Formats: sequence, C-alpha cells, structure tokens
Amino acid sequence: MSDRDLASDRFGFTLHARDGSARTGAIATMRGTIRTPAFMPVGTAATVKAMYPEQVRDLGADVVLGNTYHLMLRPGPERMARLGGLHHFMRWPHPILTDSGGFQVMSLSALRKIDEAGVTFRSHVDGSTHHMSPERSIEIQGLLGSDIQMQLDECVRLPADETAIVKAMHLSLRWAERCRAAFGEQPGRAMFGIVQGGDVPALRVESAKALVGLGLRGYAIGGLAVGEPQAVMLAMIETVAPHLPEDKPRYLMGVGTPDDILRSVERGIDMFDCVMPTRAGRHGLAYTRHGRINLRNARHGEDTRPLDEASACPAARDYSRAYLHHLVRTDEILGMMLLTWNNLSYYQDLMAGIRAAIAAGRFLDFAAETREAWARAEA
Ligand SMILES: CCNc1nc2cc3[nH]c(NC)nc3cc2c(=O)[nH]1
Repeated sequence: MSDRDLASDRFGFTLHARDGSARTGAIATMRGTIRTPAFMPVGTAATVKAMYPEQVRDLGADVVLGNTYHLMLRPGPERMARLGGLHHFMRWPHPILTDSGGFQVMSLSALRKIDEAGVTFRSHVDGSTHHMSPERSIEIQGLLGSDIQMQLDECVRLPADETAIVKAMHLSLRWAERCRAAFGEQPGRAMFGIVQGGDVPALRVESAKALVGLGLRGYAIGGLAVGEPQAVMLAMIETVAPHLPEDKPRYLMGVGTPDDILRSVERGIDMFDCVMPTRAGRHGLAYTRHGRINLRNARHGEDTRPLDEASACPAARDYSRAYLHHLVRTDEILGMMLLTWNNLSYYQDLMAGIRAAIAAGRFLDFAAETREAWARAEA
C-alpha cells in the first residue's frame, strides 16, 4: 500500500521533514492517509462541482471538504446516515473533513442569531428555521461520517472592534469544550478546534493556548481570509503557530491563492481549503504554472497552445486555449468541467511540489522559482 492509502484505526500525524518553519508529513485517518501540506478541494453539497470523484482522486487529492450547513438542509443528516453516510453517498472512500456550519450560516442564511446555546438561522433554501448547538453540529458531522470534524465557532469578519472579537473568541472557546465533550472518543477520527482572535495578537495567543489546553488532535486557524490584507493574515499565522503543538496538524481555513499557500506553508501551515480553484474554473479562469489566465479574454480566440503542454492533466495538456475560450464564451458546461479539472490539478501539483521541496530542504528556492514562473507569464 502506498503512503497515500494507509488506513488506520487511530488518528495520528507524523512529521517527515522540516525546512525552516515549513513541514511535510502525513495524517493517518480511518479512511486513509492525508499527505501534508494538503489542499482540500471543496465538495460543498456532496460533490466537488463539475468533477467526478475518481478524477478528484486521480489528480492527487487525499481529502475533500463537505459543508455541514448545506448537507444538514439537503439531504439532511439522518437521511444521509440511512443512505450509508457521506463517503458512500458521494463515492469518495477517502478522508472527508466537514466544517461545522457556523461560518456559512453567517454568510448564507437570512435571519440568524448567535447566543450561548448556538446559532439560530433560517434556511436559504426554504426559509425554515433551524437551531444548531455545538452538540448538534458534532452529532450532524458524526451522522455524515466525517473523519475530521470542526468545532462550532463564531468567526468575526475584519475589520471589527476588539469587544466583538473578544466576545466571539471566548464564545468559541466555550463551544470548543462542548464540542470536544460531544465528540467523545472516535479513534480513527478527529475534532479540530479553531483559533479565533481577529487581528489582535494577544487574543490570538489566548485562544491558541486555551485550545491547546483541551488536548485536541488538530488545530485550525479561523477568522482569517475574511477581508484582511495578506500581510495581516500572515502576521496572525506567525503569532499563533509558535503556540500550537509541533506534532499536531495546523489547518488554515478558507485559504487561498497559490501565493497565500506558499507564504502560509513557509510559516508552518499543514492544511488548506479554498473554493478558489473550483469557483474560478466555473468562471473561465485557469490557474497554471504560468500564472492565472482569463479564458474569456479575446486574445485567446486563436491561440492553439494548450494551457500547459507539460502537465499530466488532459484538461491542461490536450485542449487549445482557443477551444477553451470558445467554451467559456458560449457558456458550455464542458468549459466549466475542463477548467475545474485543470485548476484542481494545478493546485495538487503545487502541493506535491511543496511537499517534495520541503523533504529536499529547498522550499524557499521552490517558492521563488514558482513565483518567477508566474511573473514571467504575466510580464
Ligand atoms: C468550521 C466553520 N468555522 C469556520 N469556518 C471558516 C471558514 C472560512 N473561510 C474563510 N475564507 C474564505 N475564512 C474562514 C474562517 C472560518 C472560521 O473562522 N470558522
């Protein structure tokens, strides 16, 4: 069995190499191994949009993300359990990380309220009212069969006043304890806490220390990639990382562009998720070794070159930019499929390159070479 397929009855993180603060390793879960640094394609409603699950696996993804908010509304957690759980339902027999629903409640639902008990919201689907407590969020993620479950938390968008940040961070800590109690002991699975604290270093440190005191199996850094400049995001990672245990995975939520990923890996992040590659693919944008290309642009109209002749991905290697331009301009479904495939392949190739560079002790050179290739194309 390759490193990538090893299933384990215990959840565990093994570090293979370090290069400065950058790390490469593997997370063993009951559904298989996650090579880190890892990028998780977002599979919101039990599908990575425009992709077959086998394609997602073949391009190198070890784990996908499912959204609890969407899945609790449709098809519903109890129905999903009756249907054999999310892995069986979507034919993804590998690790799945689920979010806890809180963040999307804040961004997707209409009426919503947060109090000590949990979040109360109205479905964006049919307007029905729902209440989700920390305990119910963990129960839902368990019914889905999630391998890595996220605590329910409150994420404050930036800029925000410090009183709001303090209040949300303390509430999130109390909810972390309730989620850990509700999660109990699930050997091959994990529940991750989420570090909050906005852009206030002292609050970030307080949140990290309190979460580490709970002895969790992994730690996410939340409350970032919510409108703040990249410099602020990076400063918060630098503030938090030293207070997180070296031997546990660090997951930066909602990040990011290829450049965000390089700079965050450099500061000690192991896991990422972002809708960028899939959403951009549906909007005609291609991520390549040569930078980002907008296929809607007329300049591609007669360009017979593929996106990247050196890529192993057919979407990048076998189709002309002229054809992709045509598909995007005519809103053809195949355009979304090919560009999503290309983008996810690029992101996984980037992660594979990052892992190999850290193992070889040349991460900073790899990052510089990668950026130079982007710059050359855009020049
Ligand atoms: C698990 C749900 N909780 C939770 N999700 C998040 C998702 C994010 N996505 C982005 N940028 C796209 N920032 C995020 C922060 C959080 C966060 O602080 N908390």
